[in-house]
Amino acid sequence: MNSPPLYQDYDIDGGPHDGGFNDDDEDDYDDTFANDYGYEDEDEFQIHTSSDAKNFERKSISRKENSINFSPVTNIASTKSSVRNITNGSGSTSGNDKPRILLMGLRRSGKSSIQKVVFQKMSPHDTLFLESTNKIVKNDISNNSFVQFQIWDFPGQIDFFDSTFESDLIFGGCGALVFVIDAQDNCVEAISKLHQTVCQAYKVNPNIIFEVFIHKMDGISDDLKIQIQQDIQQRLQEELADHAQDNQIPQNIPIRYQLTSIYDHSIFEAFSKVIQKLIPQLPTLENLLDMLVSSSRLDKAFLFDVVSKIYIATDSAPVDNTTYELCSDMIDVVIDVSCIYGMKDQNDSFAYDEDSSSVIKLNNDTVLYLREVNKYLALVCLINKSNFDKIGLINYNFQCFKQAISQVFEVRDIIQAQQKQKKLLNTSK
Ligand SMILES: Nc1nc2c(ncn2[C@@H]2O[C@H](COP(=O)(O)OP(=O)(O)OP(=O)(O)O)[C@@H](O)[C@H]2O)c(=O)[nH]1
Repeated sequence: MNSPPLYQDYDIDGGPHDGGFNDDDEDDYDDTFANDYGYEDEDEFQIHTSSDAKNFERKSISRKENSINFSPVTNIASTKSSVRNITNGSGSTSGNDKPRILLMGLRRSGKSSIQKVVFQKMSPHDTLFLESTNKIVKNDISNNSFVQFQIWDFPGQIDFFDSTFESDLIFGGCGALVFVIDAQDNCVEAISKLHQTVCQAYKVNPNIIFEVFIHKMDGISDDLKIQIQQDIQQRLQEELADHAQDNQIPQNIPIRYQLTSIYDHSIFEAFSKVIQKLIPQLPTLENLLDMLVSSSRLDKAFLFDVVSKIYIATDSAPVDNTTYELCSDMIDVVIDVSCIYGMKDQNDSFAYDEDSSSVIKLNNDTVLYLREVNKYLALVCLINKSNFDKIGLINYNFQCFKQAISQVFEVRDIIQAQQKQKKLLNTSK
């Protein structure tokens, strides 16, 4: 396998850096590097398929043989130990117990549509024909090693006081509860149900992450959107405050509100934020992205799950919707073009592989750059055109980043295997 060079092996020319190459250090080699990779003459839009990437890797290895001295982007040993700490401390989210996300809300609020559009790639328009859900529908989402969870889609009308409703079982092992409110409908009933749901769930499991999707926001003006959100937020806070003592729950349960619609990117962004809270390795991933961004002079970097287009981590700079949409759309473009031109043979089921990469130059001096991280994940970055000239630097740092991500996976696999063994031992006793 043509793996990137292990960066611990390299000495640092001229003393240690704070992670990866910095601009000042790489002037000399940069031009050579860029020439080597043949990037300086790229067209406005490039999709690199198998042969291009093979060239890239071959050259990368030959650079190693020429013993160029690189600085490490990150310290693998510290990554490993921090992941171990995080994973050990994460309770139910590690091991084989997949975190559970509950989708609740009134009838026709849009729960099944959200689930089908985000995770089953249903076209938003086809949701018009969805039938009402009349029992709990459980879906296993196993897109990649980080994003593994279950979604339970509940029927609209649940009666918490029904003897068949097993609160302990349902809320007990739940990671996040997403309550969907139809913003185009009268929200009073929905708020009352939300209040009831929060109280019931909190009593069973105070660790649940509560998320409210104020949904069907398409076609609503920006001013009205803010007004609707404030209204819902205020009413729920009032209800919680009024009944906190009776229900024996705190008034200030943290609840996040997100405005969503299946007709734009908002639903993917909202779900990304829910999933991120359930990924124990998130701080490590964010650190790695921060290091990559600062050492390669990127404007923004997202680590996307390619299948769902959920971003599982991003660097610490704030996310703005346009950037997220651009990066998310780029995945579609790459997959679509790869499906047409990038399949190695007819038996290939998925056009995305280790050779997938793409450069799209926009007319505002910004470059979108996509690289495959592993078979499920893609790094999509936004870079100023002037900094993209240093493509050699970016590519080298990317290889280090990729290596670090695979180390994170390794640690997780080891821990999972250990937990499995422990469970087996316990059951055989
Ligand atoms: N305008 C708009 N309509 C939506 C959106 N999301 C869902 N819908 C529509 O809302 C209707 C109800 O959607 P469902 O997903 O079946 O709702 P549900 O909450 O699962 O309904 P139950 O199964 O009865 O609980 C469908 O006609 C969808 O097309 C949205 O973001 N905007």
